[in-house]
Amino acid sequence: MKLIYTDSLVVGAGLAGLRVAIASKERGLDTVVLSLIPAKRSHSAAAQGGMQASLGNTVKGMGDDEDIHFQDTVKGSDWGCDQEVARMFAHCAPKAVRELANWGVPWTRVTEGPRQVVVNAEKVTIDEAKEAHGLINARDFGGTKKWRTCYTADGTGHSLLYAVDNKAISMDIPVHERVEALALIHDGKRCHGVVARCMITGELRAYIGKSTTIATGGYGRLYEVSTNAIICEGIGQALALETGVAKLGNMEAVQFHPTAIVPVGILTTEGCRGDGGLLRDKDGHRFMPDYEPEKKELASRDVVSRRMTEHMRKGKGVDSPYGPHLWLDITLLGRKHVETNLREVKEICENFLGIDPAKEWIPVRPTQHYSMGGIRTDKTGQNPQLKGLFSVGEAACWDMHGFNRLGGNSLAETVVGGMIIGKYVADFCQENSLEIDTNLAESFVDKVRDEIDDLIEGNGSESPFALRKEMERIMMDYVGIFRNGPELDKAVCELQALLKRSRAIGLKCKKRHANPELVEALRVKRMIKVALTVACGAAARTESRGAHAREDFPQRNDKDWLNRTLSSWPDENSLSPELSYEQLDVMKMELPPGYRGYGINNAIAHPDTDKREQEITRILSELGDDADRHERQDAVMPFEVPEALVAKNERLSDTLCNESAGDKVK
Ligand SMILES: Cc1cc2nc3c(=O)[nH]c(=O)nc-3n(C[C@H](O)[C@H](O)[C@H](O)COP(=O)(O)OP(=O)(O)OC[C@H]3O[C@@H](n4cnc5c(N)ncnc54)[C@H](O)[C@@H]3O)c2cc1C
Repeated sequence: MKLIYTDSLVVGAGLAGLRVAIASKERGLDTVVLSLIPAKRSHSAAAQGGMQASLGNTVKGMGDDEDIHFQDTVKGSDWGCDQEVARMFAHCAPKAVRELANWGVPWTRVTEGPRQVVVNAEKVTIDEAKEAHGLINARDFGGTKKWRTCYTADGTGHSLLYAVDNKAISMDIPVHERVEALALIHDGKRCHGVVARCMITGELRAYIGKSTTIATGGYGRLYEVSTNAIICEGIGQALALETGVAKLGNMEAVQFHPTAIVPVGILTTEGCRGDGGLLRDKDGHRFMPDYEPEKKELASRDVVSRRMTEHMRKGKGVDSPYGPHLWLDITLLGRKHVETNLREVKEICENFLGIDPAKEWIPVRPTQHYSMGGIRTDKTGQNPQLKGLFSVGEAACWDMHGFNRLGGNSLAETVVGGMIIGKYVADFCQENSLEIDTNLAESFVDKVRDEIDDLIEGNGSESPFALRKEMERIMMDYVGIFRNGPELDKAVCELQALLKRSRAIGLKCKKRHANPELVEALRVKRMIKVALTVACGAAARTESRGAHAREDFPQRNDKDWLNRTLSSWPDENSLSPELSYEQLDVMKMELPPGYRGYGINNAIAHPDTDKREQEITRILSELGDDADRHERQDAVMPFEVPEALVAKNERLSDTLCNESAGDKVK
């Protein structure tokens, strides 16, 4: 057995994993990163539109601060998030953007003077302040009160990942590529590392770390059509689930993005609508203002995706051989804008649709896009059940997104979460020693070896590829944008039948080294379990919250469901996860549940909401009028971040705000 020891073991070389690795290495810790692919090809590179941080440099962002970013994030989450985590995040996001600039990210910058933009289908001129010239710019995104999404044209993920990976390379952080983690090594209380398989040679290795951080991204590829890269298969979540101890959080919270191209499902960024693009139906009618008069195309994603689906169900979709779709119109932005700020969208349209989006409308439909659920962690990123197990980025349920994440808050979560959690991981490694019984590691390696032997030498006959196709169809048909009891029950039954069949997979290709069929077999067995956590969580949650929309329970029900779903896998023979719930405490919230400002206003109130609102009023009045916004915030809901990140953010808008940003819009 090959044993590799390190201090900080990180599984995943996307933005989140690399940022944690950098934080570990900065403390002088021995650090190893595992990845299925070369780091720069991680899914983070696909992110287009940008990351949110309340810098307030552009005139349309003046007056922005952490308070507004926090409120937008909580409303976006439909009050499902951990508000302290949302606070930690909003506080640190400006620091992360500036750090990235320092590492070489070529953020799009403000140019002083007048410029024409499209707002609500009209061309308006905004006048950027002289003092803002050269500072980091921001664009509008859904569900936000200010223009807050910092960007590098529409290739933000690409520039971020290149800068962060280059930083990791400069620090000599080793990334073991084409290595797949297949099991966590643990003793029921403490995580010691992973069993991983080299996808080239087939060698099994035990990686032992003081800390093990899972940063393997989301589980979008459980669905037939997804904007996600093909490696976003939920294996990280399965690693935790299969321990039988570590729990996953809110797995039923799956986001559908409004504007993926039809039929292939490649994303066109929310930046298209943020920059002024419109949604039109088969008659060319701009329908979103009919449903959402306030935010229109820029309501949060869950709301826009549902409104689009409703509209298509009314027969307003455009017929196509691939089913109905709607149109995304960015022609009004003008060719120069499309070719500079949305150039990736332009190339996607040219290469995959054969159209010129500066002249023609883009066929779009809501498509699976983001996993709000993931490995449950506490505020420091550590799993509460397995000491030493951390998770970060899309793989985790930290939980700043609740039941719907805002556009631009995910790239931000990778680097902000990575920065914060990275420090806690480093603390953990410095405070704990490496202690493991090698027999334990060996027993986990043997278990994976037995599983592979069984697949190769056993007499099973099921095809992993066929099982996967069926799983993807079930998720697509029954666990989609709109959900209902009978269909969810059907999904659970059919997935359970698939899980049984997955125990009898037989391989045609018997090779133990590079063997795609073996890789698929090892993954699909795990993916079906993860799919069951999504379907079972959705079937049990008899309310609608954020992206989880039940046709048979259309109201958000704060009275009975203001909680987080936890899933664990009881034992190897189980056919379903065990569900339990973690209550969200209204009496500790800074922003008690209310109306989001978009979507349907029909929630069943929590009995503590009024009480908490009165308490907040009392706390603030006792504090008096002299208290600044930081003191007021601290009095209502204190939160902690690592010492190095405590400092208050400074903004140009703090000094310019008195000049009235609004006066600058002509
Ligand atoms: C098309 C698209 C556009 C987007 N645009 C935006 C945007 O503009 N703004 C925004 O905020 N968000 C955006 N997002 C979301 C955002 O890009 C992702 O949520 C984020 O990049 C995820 O980063 P991550 O580091 O958590 O995981 P990833 O970047 O997915 O990295 C996962 C890593 O884990 C490794 N891995 C996986 N499984 C294993 C295993 N078993 N063993 C070893 N290694 C493993 C992979 O090799 C990879 O290195 C977009 C998403 C999509 C799909």
